Amino acid sequence: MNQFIKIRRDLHKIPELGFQEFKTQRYLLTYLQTLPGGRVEIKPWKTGLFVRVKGTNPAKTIGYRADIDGLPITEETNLPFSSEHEGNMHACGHDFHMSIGLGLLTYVVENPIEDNMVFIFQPAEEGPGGAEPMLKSEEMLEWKPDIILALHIAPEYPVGTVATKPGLLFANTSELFIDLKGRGGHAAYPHLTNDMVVASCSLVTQLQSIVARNVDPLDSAVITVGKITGGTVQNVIAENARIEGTIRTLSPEAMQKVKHRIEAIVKGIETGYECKATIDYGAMYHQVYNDENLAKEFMDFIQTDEEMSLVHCKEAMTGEDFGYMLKEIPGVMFWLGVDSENGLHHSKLLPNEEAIEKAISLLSRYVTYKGKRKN
Ligand SMILES: CC(=O)N[C@@H](CCC[C@H](N)C(=O)O)C(=O)O
Repeated sequence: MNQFIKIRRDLHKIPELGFQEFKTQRYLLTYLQTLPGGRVEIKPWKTGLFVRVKGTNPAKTIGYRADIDGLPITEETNLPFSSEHEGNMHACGHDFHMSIGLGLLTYVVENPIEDNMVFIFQPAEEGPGGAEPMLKSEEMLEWKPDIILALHIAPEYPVGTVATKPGLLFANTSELFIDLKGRGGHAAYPHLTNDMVVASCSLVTQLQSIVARNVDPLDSAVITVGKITGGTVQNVIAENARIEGTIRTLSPEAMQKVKHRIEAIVKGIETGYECKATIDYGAMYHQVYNDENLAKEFMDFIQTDEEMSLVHCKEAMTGEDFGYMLKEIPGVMFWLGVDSENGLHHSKLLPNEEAIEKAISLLSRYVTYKGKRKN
């Protein structure tokens, strides 16, 4: 079996949530220690890592970022290397992102390129966000790349394809948590209570009108409520309810508008249901905006490549805190086809592992080309 497929499987067994990636960090460090020293330097950062591989004649530094956290999803793939961490799963492909990163890193150690490379193994992409604090860290200031690359697996594209575009690729995001507090009581005496189960259901329904009626139809937005909790038992009227969700927009202006409307609707719920509501926007991610020139150059490179095909894709409502890095460092993010019937964040996600070798090989060719002096 290919060494990096084995690494992916090892990492797949140990998914850890944001800023708890202790075993993952240890695994990465153990692997890095097997590489010949001399040109490899490591700086741990919280549960992540910065790794620099010195070039032979560096004029710049090329960055590669891999996110390393898993999701709170119970795996249902029945794979022999399924998650050993009950309730957590690498259901967003970060095991692929890491193994491809280690493959590329190994390549540049064994086949030195002229420029330096910095590998960023970043915690907490799924939340609360590791990219922004990592970007502001001393380690990053010291080793800041001049350009940066990252990929995300794409279940909907076949193996051997890369999809990207210049400019806007992923949405602005904001988490959304709303707590409702009313007066609970006996199920048989609703007139003496303010039922937060009823209030939360009404709130979720009213939120749907924002995208339908307040966002410019030529712009785009998503409000998804992924979780509702409330009440204690079947015959008690609920005193508390909580909804948890996420907002996605293609423009910062639409994000402002959506939040403004959420606040107005929540005020209406407070009045209508005689309750108290608090809104918490949690983590917010800046949109992923590919550098126009670098993206065009990368796309041209793939078009002349014999092993990979290029798809010119549209923007997606996915979020990625890599957007913060791209705000400060010109770079490109792209989708890597992995051909899985079940999509990202699904408990039966089954990405095709052949994509790992293909991505390592593509990125190795690209950084060799990019890291060479042009005379
Ligand atoms: C690539 C991907 O799936 N990213 C996540 C990022 C989530 C950010 C945050 N926790 C939120 O839900 O807003 C995504 O769900 O798009």
